[in-house]
Amino acid sequence: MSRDAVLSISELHISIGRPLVTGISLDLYPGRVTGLAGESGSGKTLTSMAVLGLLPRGARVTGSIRCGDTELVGADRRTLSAVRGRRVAMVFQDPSASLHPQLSVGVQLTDHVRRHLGLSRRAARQRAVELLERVQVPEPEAALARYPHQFSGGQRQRIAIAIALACDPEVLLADEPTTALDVTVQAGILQLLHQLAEERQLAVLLVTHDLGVMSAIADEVAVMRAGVIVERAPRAALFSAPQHPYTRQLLAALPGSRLEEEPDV
Ligand SMILES: Nc1ncnc2c1ncn2[C@@H]1O[C@H](COP(=O)(O)OP(=O)(O)OP(=O)(O)O)[C@@H](O)[C@H]1O
Repeated sequence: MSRDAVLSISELHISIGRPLVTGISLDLYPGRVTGLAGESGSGKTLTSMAVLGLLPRGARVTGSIRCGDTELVGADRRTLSAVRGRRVAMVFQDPSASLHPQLSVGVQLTDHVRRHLGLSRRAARQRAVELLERVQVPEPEAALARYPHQFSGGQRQRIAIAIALACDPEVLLADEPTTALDVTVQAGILQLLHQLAEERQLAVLLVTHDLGVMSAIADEVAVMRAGVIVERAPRAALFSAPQHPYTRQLLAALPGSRLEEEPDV
């Protein structure tokens, strides 16, 4: 495990009938956003699901995923559930997937905190208000009594982020966190993730097919294709001097890209 990495993926192989992820290594660091980019089907989601031990039945996994001293590949259910939600949290593309439609926001936020941290009802409620304030949900006290459908998509994603942060995780896996949102609200959510990484020294893995999203906040970007990481570089280097033809192709597909005109990408 590299020094200072809070989560270290090493030589990860995943197969479900056939090899789907082949030999991925990736380290996540406190306070940094690491991007995992690549087109649909390249294995990004399987990689993040492997971290949480949430791969489909029948998946074969080898290699190592270490969170501190804890090995997650092959870990038993008890070990995984102690890590999941507590040390490693996740936000998904569709916030509705992480929010229960029939429970108030307050119940969802306080349940989580009470279960994992053993806080009293009152302390949990106080923490829930602070979290909603931090993710900039307006009128947090009143928001606790409301239900997910009473919020806009962007606000729902903010609430899902608040729930993810409730137990002060070390790692946040964000899988296409803005893909389902209007362009106008995407930037605000990305900005929030970036600020949270910095101020909480959170290690963020940002999974997205959209290099435009990546360019907004990732400190380092790994580009994945057909189960393999083909290139990794600090954000500025990747965007200004992409080395791999596939990275150049992805960049060329961005709207307004100067690479669009280049003939051989
Ligand atoms: N349960 C499964 N059984 C068999 N193959 C699967 C399963 N889940 C995913 N795959 C395959 O694994 C490959 C990688 O999928 P994955 O979801 O990780 O890609 P991705 O890069 O995250 O793409 P997307 O952005 O579309 O989710 C794809 O070829 C997909 O068809």
